[in-house]
Amino acid sequence: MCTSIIYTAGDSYFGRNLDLEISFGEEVVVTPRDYEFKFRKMKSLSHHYAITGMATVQDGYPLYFDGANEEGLGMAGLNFDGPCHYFPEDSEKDNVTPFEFIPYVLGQCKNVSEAKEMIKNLNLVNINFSEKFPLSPLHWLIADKSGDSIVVESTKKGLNVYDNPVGVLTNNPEFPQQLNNLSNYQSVSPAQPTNTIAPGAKLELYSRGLGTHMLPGGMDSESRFVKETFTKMHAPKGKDELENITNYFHLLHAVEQQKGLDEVAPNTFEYTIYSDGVDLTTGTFYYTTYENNQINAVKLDQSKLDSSELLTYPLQTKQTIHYQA
Ligand SMILES: C[C@H](CCC(=O)NCCS(=O)(=O)O)[C@H]1CC[C@H]2[C@@H]3[C@H](O)C[C@@H]4C[C@H](O)CC[C@]4(C)[C@H]3C[C@H](O)[C@]12C
Repeated sequence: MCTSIIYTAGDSYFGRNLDLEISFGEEVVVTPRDYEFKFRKMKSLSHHYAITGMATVQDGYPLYFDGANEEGLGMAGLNFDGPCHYFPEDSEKDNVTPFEFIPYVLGQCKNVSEAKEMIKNLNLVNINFSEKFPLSPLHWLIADKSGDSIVVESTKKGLNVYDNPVGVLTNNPEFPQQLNNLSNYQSVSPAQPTNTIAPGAKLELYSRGLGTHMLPGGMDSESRFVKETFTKMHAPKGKDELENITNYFHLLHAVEQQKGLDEVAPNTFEYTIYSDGVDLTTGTFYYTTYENNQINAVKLDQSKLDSSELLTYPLQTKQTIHYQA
Protein backbone atom coordinates (compact mmCIF):
# COMPACT_ATOMS: atom_id res chain seq x y z
CA MET A 1 0.00 0.00 0.00
CA CYS A 2 1.06 3.50 -0.37
CA THR A 3 -0.05 6.96 0.63
CA SER A 4 0.60 10.21 -1.24
CA ILE A 5 -0.20 13.76 -0.07
CA ILE A 6 0.07 17.44 -0.88
CA TYR A 7 0.47 19.60 2.25
CA THR A 8 0.38 23.37 1.90
CA ALA A 9 1.94 25.48 4.64
CA GLY A 10 3.50 28.55 3.06
CA ASP A 11 5.18 26.39 0.41
CA SER A 12 3.53 23.15 -0.71
CA TYR A 13 5.12 19.79 -0.01
CA PHE A 14 4.35 16.78 -2.17
CA GLY A 15 5.38 13.14 -1.88
CA ARG A 16 4.48 9.72 -0.62
CA ASN A 17 5.07 6.63 1.50
CA LEU A 18 6.27 3.68 -0.59
CA ASP A 19 4.91 0.57 1.09
CA LEU A 20 6.09 -2.73 -0.31
CA GLU A 21 7.95 -5.89 0.64
CA ILE A 22 10.72 -5.55 -1.94
CA SER A 23 12.93 -2.77 -3.17
CA PHE A 24 13.69 -2.03 -6.83
CA GLY A 25 17.04 -0.36 -6.14
CA GLU A 26 15.41 3.07 -6.08
CA GLU A 27 17.44 6.22 -5.47
CA VAL A 28 17.00 9.96 -5.79
CA VAL A 29 17.31 10.79 -9.48
CA VAL A 30 17.52 14.26 -11.03
CA THR A 31 16.78 14.32 -14.75
CA PRO A 32 18.28 17.52 -16.16
CA ARG A 33 16.64 19.55 -18.92
CA ASP A 34 18.60 18.09 -21.84
CA TYR A 35 18.35 14.38 -21.04
CA GLU A 36 16.56 12.93 -24.06
CA PHE A 37 13.31 11.23 -23.03
CA LYS A 38 12.53 8.62 -25.69
CA PHE A 39 8.92 7.44 -25.75
CA ARG A 40 7.59 4.24 -27.30
CA LYS A 41 4.84 5.89 -29.33
CA MET A 42 5.36 9.64 -28.98
CA LYS A 43 8.07 11.96 -30.29
CA SER A 44 11.04 12.14 -27.95
CA LEU A 45 11.62 15.18 -25.74
CA SER A 46 15.12 16.52 -26.08
CA HIS A 47 14.53 19.58 -23.89
CA HIS A 48 12.06 19.68 -20.99
CA TYR A 49 11.59 20.71 -17.36
CA ALA A 50 14.09 19.14 -14.97
CA ILE A 51 12.62 16.43 -12.71
CA THR A 52 13.69 15.29 -9.24
CA GLY A 53 12.24 12.18 -7.68
CA MET A 54 12.58 8.60 -6.59
CA ALA A 55 13.37 6.24 -9.46
CA THR A 56 15.19 3.13 -10.46
CA VAL A 57 17.45 3.66 -13.46
CA GLN A 58 17.19 0.76 -15.94
CA ASP A 59 19.05 0.74 -19.26
CA GLY A 60 19.80 4.42 -18.71
CA TYR A 61 16.09 5.28 -18.30
CA PRO A 62 14.73 6.74 -15.04
CA LEU A 63 11.66 4.71 -14.06
CA TYR A 64 10.08 7.24 -11.70
CA PHE A 65 7.91 6.14 -8.77
CA ASP A 66 7.20 9.77 -7.85
CA GLY A 67 8.77 13.19 -8.31
CA ALA A 68 8.33 16.85 -9.12
CA ASN A 69 9.56 19.24 -11.78
CA GLU A 70 11.34 22.56 -11.41
CA GLU A 71 8.04 24.44 -11.97
CA GLY A 72 6.45 22.88 -8.88
CA LEU A 73 4.30 20.12 -10.38
CA GLY A 74 4.47 16.75 -8.60
CA MET A 75 3.23 13.29 -9.51
CA ALA A 76 3.21 9.89 -7.74
CA GLY A 77 2.16 6.42 -8.95
CA LEU A 78 0.40 4.19 -6.41
CA ASN A 79 -0.75 0.61 -6.70
CA PHE A 80 -4.24 0.21 -8.19
CA ASP A 81 -4.45 -3.51 -8.77
CA GLY A 82 -7.96 -4.65 -9.75
CA PRO A 83 -9.76 -1.63 -11.21
CA CYS A 84 -6.72 -0.62 -13.28
CA HIS A 85 -6.96 -1.26 -17.02
CA TYR A 86 -4.58 -0.09 -19.76
CA PHE A 87 -5.56 -0.02 -23.43
CA PRO A 88 -4.11 -1.06 -26.79
CA GLU A 89 -2.71 1.67 -29.01
CA ASP A 90 -5.35 4.13 -30.24
CA SER A 91 -4.42 6.01 -33.41
CA GLU A 92 -6.71 8.95 -32.45
CA LYS A 93 -4.90 9.57 -29.17
CA ASP A 94 -1.54 10.36 -27.63
CA ASN A 95 -0.27 6.92 -26.66
CA VAL A 96 1.89 7.06 -23.55
CA THR A 97 2.87 3.97 -21.56
CA PRO A 98 2.28 4.01 -17.78
CA PHE A 99 6.03 3.96 -17.08
CA GLU A 100 6.44 7.05 -19.30
CA PHE A 101 3.49 8.92 -17.77
CA ILE A 102 5.47 10.74 -15.04
CA PRO A 103 8.26 12.04 -17.34
CA TYR A 104 5.74 12.86 -20.09
CA VAL A 105 3.65 15.09 -17.80
CA LEU A 106 6.38 16.51 -15.56
CA GLY A 107 8.63 17.17 -18.54
CA GLN A 108 6.06 19.44 -20.18
CA CYS A 109 3.46 20.80 -17.74
CA LYS A 110 3.85 23.62 -15.23
CA ASN A 111 0.76 23.01 -13.14
CA VAL A 112 -2.36 20.90 -12.64
CA SER A 113 -4.43 22.79 -15.20
CA GLU A 114 -1.81 22.22 -17.93
CA ALA A 115 -1.61 18.55 -16.91
CA LYS A 116 -5.41 18.23 -17.15
CA GLU A 117 -5.33 19.71 -20.64
CA MET A 118 -2.57 17.33 -21.75
CA ILE A 119 -4.31 14.26 -20.31
CA LYS A 120 -7.54 15.00 -22.23
CA ASN A 121 -6.23 13.26 -25.34
CA LEU A 122 -4.07 10.65 -23.65
CA ASN A 123 -4.29 6.87 -23.86
CA LEU A 124 -2.32 4.83 -21.32
CA VAL A 125 -1.12 2.17 -23.71
CA ASN A 126 -0.34 -1.36 -22.54
CA ILE A 127 3.32 -1.70 -23.46
CA ASN A 128 5.78 -3.21 -20.98
CA PHE A 129 9.08 -1.52 -20.20
CA SER A 130 10.79 -4.91 -20.54
CA GLU A 131 10.28 -8.58 -19.70
CA LYS A 132 11.88 -7.96 -16.31
CA PHE A 133 9.76 -4.83 -15.72
CA PRO A 134 6.23 -5.45 -17.01
CA LEU A 135 3.45 -2.91 -16.54
CA SER A 136 2.40 -2.03 -13.02
CA PRO A 137 -1.27 -1.38 -12.21
CA LEU A 138 -1.10 2.21 -10.94
CA HIS A 139 -3.15 5.33 -10.40
CA TRP A 140 -1.62 8.78 -9.89
CA LEU A 141 -1.86 11.84 -7.68
CA ILE A 142 -0.82 15.01 -9.53
CA ALA A 143 -0.44 18.21 -7.52
CA ASP A 144 1.11 21.66 -7.90
CA LYS A 145 2.56 24.35 -5.69
CA SER A 146 -0.79 26.17 -5.42
CA GLY A 147 -2.04 23.11 -3.51
CA ASP A 148 -4.38 21.90 -6.31
CA SER A 149 -4.49 18.20 -7.00
CA ILE A 150 -6.14 15.62 -9.25
CA VAL A 151 -6.28 11.83 -9.41
CA VAL A 152 -5.85 9.94 -12.70
CA GLU A 153 -7.22 6.40 -12.99
CA SER A 154 -7.28 4.25 -16.14
CA THR A 155 -10.10 1.70 -15.84
CA LYS A 156 -12.29 -0.22 -18.30
CA LYS A 157 -14.44 2.97 -18.45
CA GLY A 158 -11.45 4.89 -19.89
CA LEU A 159 -9.08 7.48 -18.48
CA ASN A 160 -10.75 9.18 -15.51
CA VAL A 161 -9.52 12.46 -14.04
CA TYR A 162 -10.95 13.55 -10.67
CA ASP A 163 -10.43 16.78 -8.76
CA ASN A 164 -9.10 15.89 -5.34
CA PRO A 165 -10.56 18.09 -2.58
CA VAL A 166 -8.46 16.50 0.18
CA GLY A 167 -5.05 16.13 -1.47
CA VAL A 168 -4.61 12.50 -0.38
CA LEU A 169 -4.39 9.27 -2.37
CA THR A 170 -3.94 5.68 -1.19
CA ASN A 171 -4.89 2.54 -3.16
CA ASN A 172 -8.17 0.76 -4.02
CA PRO A 173 -11.08 1.26 -4.39
CA GLU A 174 -11.62 3.83 -7.13
CA PHE A 175 -11.21 7.43 -6.00
CA PRO A 176 -14.92 8.47 -5.99
CA GLN A 177 -15.62 5.55 -3.63
CA GLN A 178 -12.76 6.57 -1.32
CA LEU A 179 -14.17 10.09 -1.16
CA ASN A 180 -17.67 8.82 -0.57
CA ASN A 181 -16.47 6.69 2.32
CA LEU A 182 -15.28 9.86 4.11
CA SER A 183 -18.95 10.65 4.74
CA ASN A 184 -18.97 7.87 7.31
CA TYR A 185 -16.34 9.72 9.35
CA GLN A 186 -17.66 13.28 9.24
CA SER A 187 -18.04 13.41 13.02
CA VAL A 188 -14.35 12.60 13.69
CA SER A 189 -12.91 15.66 15.40
CA PRO A 190 -9.88 16.92 17.33
CA ALA A 191 -12.39 18.33 19.88
CA GLN A 192 -14.06 16.35 22.65
CA PRO A 193 -17.52 15.15 21.54
CA THR A 194 -20.84 16.34 22.85
CA ASN A 195 -23.30 13.69 23.90
CA THR A 196 -25.76 13.21 21.04
CA ILE A 197 -26.18 9.45 21.48
CA ALA A 198 -28.10 9.54 24.76
CA PRO A 199 -29.09 13.11 25.53
CA GLY A 200 -29.77 13.46 29.25
CA ALA A 201 -27.62 10.46 30.25
CA LYS A 202 -24.43 11.44 32.06
CA LEU A 203 -21.53 10.18 29.91
CA GLU A 204 -18.00 10.73 31.21
CA LEU A 205 -15.27 12.20 29.04
CA TYR A 206 -12.94 9.55 30.50
CA SER A 207 -10.05 10.34 28.13
CA ARG A 208 -8.67 13.12 26.02
CA GLY A 209 -9.02 12.60 22.24
CA LEU A 210 -12.49 11.03 22.36
CA GLY A 211 -13.42 12.93 19.18
CA THR A 212 -11.04 10.61 17.32
CA HIS A 213 -12.39 7.40 18.82
CA MET A 214 -13.92 6.30 15.49
CA LEU A 215 -10.80 7.12 13.45
CA PRO A 216 -9.58 3.97 11.62
CA GLY A 217 -6.02 2.80 12.17
CA GLY A 218 -5.69 -0.25 9.91
CA MET A 219 -3.03 -0.82 7.27
CA ASP A 220 -5.69 -1.18 4.54
CA SER A 221 -6.09 1.57 1.96
CA GLU A 222 -9.55 2.79 3.09
CA SER A 223 -8.36 3.16 6.68
CA ARG A 224 -5.22 5.02 5.61
CA PHE A 225 -7.23 7.30 3.34
CA VAL A 226 -9.51 8.33 6.21
CA LYS A 227 -6.73 8.63 8.80
CA GLU A 228 -4.42 10.61 6.52
CA THR A 229 -7.19 12.95 5.39
CA PHE A 230 -8.08 13.74 9.01
CA THR A 231 -4.43 14.13 10.05
CA LYS A 232 -3.50 16.33 7.10
CA MET A 233 -6.61 18.50 7.12
CA HIS A 234 -5.89 19.41 10.77
CA ALA A 235 -2.14 19.80 10.43
CA PRO A 236 -0.61 22.98 11.81
CA LYS A 237 1.31 25.29 9.51
CA GLY A 238 4.86 26.01 10.60
CA LYS A 239 6.65 29.36 10.59
CA ASP A 240 9.59 28.17 8.47
CA GLU A 241 10.84 25.37 6.22
CA LEU A 242 12.24 23.33 9.11
CA GLU A 243 8.95 23.29 10.98
CA ASN A 244 6.98 22.60 7.81
CA ILE A 245 9.08 19.69 6.64
CA THR A 246 9.02 18.25 10.17
CA ASN A 247 5.22 18.52 10.18
CA TYR A 248 5.09 16.99 6.70
CA PHE A 249 6.96 13.84 7.75
CA HIS A 250 4.74 13.51 10.85
CA LEU A 251 1.79 13.43 8.44
CA LEU A 252 3.23 10.63 6.33
CA HIS A 253 4.56 8.70 9.30
CA ALA A 254 1.04 8.75 10.81
CA VAL A 255 0.14 6.09 8.23
CA GLU A 256 3.50 4.36 7.87
CA GLN A 257 3.48 0.57 7.94
CA GLN A 258 5.74 -0.96 10.56
CA LYS A 259 7.42 -4.26 9.77
CA GLY A 260 5.48 -7.31 10.91
CA LEU A 261 1.94 -5.91 10.55
CA ASP A 262 0.92 -6.44 6.92
CA GLU A 263 1.57 -10.03 5.84
CA VAL A 264 1.41 -10.32 2.05
CA ALA A 265 2.73 -13.92 1.84
CA PRO A 266 3.65 -16.36 4.61
CA ASN A 267 6.19 -14.52 6.75
CA THR A 268 6.66 -11.73 4.18
CA PHE A 269 5.56 -8.28 5.27
CA GLU A 270 4.92 -5.07 3.41
CA TYR A 271 6.37 -2.01 5.20
CA THR A 272 7.14 1.64 4.50
CA ILE A 273 10.42 1.44 2.60
CA TYR A 274 10.70 5.22 2.25
CA SER A 275 8.75 8.43 2.73
CA ASP A 276 9.61 11.43 0.59
CA GLY A 277 8.58 15.01 -0.05
CA VAL A 278 9.55 17.81 -2.43
CA ASP A 279 9.22 21.48 -1.53
CA LEU A 280 7.42 22.50 -4.72
CA THR A 281 8.79 26.04 -4.56
CA THR A 282 12.48 25.40 -3.89
CA GLY A 283 12.71 21.91 -5.41
CA THR A 284 14.53 20.51 -2.36
CA PHE A 285 13.85 16.78 -2.16
CA TYR A 286 13.57 15.29 1.36
CA TYR A 287 13.26 11.65 2.38
CA THR A 288 13.41 9.20 5.26
CA THR A 289 13.82 5.43 4.99
CA TYR A 290 12.56 2.64 7.24
CA GLU A 291 16.07 2.09 8.60
CA ASN A 292 16.98 5.76 8.83
CA ASN A 293 14.23 8.08 10.01
CA GLN A 294 16.47 11.13 10.10
CA ILE A 295 15.42 13.53 7.32
CA ASN A 296 17.86 13.51 4.37
CA ALA A 297 17.76 16.06 1.56
CA VAL A 298 19.02 16.72 -1.96
CA LYS A 299 18.96 20.40 -2.91
CA LEU A 300 18.12 21.35 -6.47
CA ASP A 301 21.39 22.62 -7.92
CA GLN A 302 20.49 25.04 -10.76
CA SER A 303 24.05 24.89 -12.12
CA LYS A 304 23.60 21.20 -12.96
CA LEU A 305 20.23 21.38 -14.71
CA ASP A 306 21.40 22.28 -18.23
CA SER A 307 22.89 18.90 -18.91
CA SER A 308 21.91 15.59 -20.46
CA GLU A 309 23.30 13.19 -17.82
CA LEU A 310 21.15 11.78 -15.02
CA LEU A 311 22.28 12.69 -11.50
CA THR A 312 21.79 9.89 -8.96
CA TYR A 313 21.97 9.95 -5.16
CA PRO A 314 21.89 6.54 -3.40
CA LEU A 315 19.56 6.42 -0.39
CA GLN A 316 21.22 6.99 2.97
CA THR A 317 19.90 4.04 4.95
CA LYS A 318 22.20 4.15 8.00
CA GLN A 319 20.50 5.40 11.15
CA THR A 320 22.36 8.24 12.86
CA ILE A 321 21.77 8.70 16.56
CA HIS A 322 22.42 12.13 17.98
CA TYR A 323 24.27 11.20 21.20
CA GLN A 324 24.47 13.84 23.90
CA ALA A 325 27.42 14.25 26.22
C1 LIG B 1 4.31 -1.10 -6.01
C2 LIG B 1 4.63 0.38 -5.98
C3 LIG B 1 3.47 1.11 -5.33
C4 LIG B 1 3.46 0.86 -3.87
C5 LIG B 1 2.13 0.33 -3.48
O1 LIG B 1 1.10 0.94 -3.70
N1 LIG B 1 2.18 -0.86 -2.90
C6 LIG B 1 1.00 -1.50 -2.43
C7 LIG B 1 0.97 -2.94 -2.86
S1 LIG B 1 -0.61 -3.50 -2.51
O2 LIG B 1 -1.58 -2.57 -3.06
O3 LIG B 1 -0.72 -3.62 -1.08
O4 LIG B 1 -0.68 -4.82 -3.17
C8 LIG B 1 4.85 0.95 -7.38
C9 LIG B 1 5.01 2.49 -7.36
C10 LIG B 1 5.91 2.84 -8.54
C11 LIG B 1 6.10 1.51 -9.28
C12 LIG B 1 7.34 1.38 -10.18
C13 LIG B 1 7.35 2.49 -11.23
O5 LIG B 1 6.10 2.55 -11.92
C14 LIG B 1 8.49 2.31 -12.22
C15 LIG B 1 8.57 0.90 -12.84
C16 LIG B 1 7.51 0.68 -13.91
C17 LIG B 1 7.64 -0.71 -14.56
O6 LIG B 1 6.62 -0.87 -15.49
C18 LIG B 1 7.53 -1.77 -13.47
C19 LIG B 1 8.59 -1.59 -12.42
C20 LIG B 1 8.57 -0.21 -11.76
C21 LIG B 1 9.87 -0.12 -10.95
C22 LIG B 1 7.33 -0.02 -10.84
C23 LIG B 1 7.26 -1.11 -9.75
C24 LIG B 1 6.09 -0.91 -8.76
O7 LIG B 1 4.86 -1.09 -9.40
C25 LIG B 1 6.12 0.50 -8.13
C26 LIG B 1 7.35 0.58 -7.23
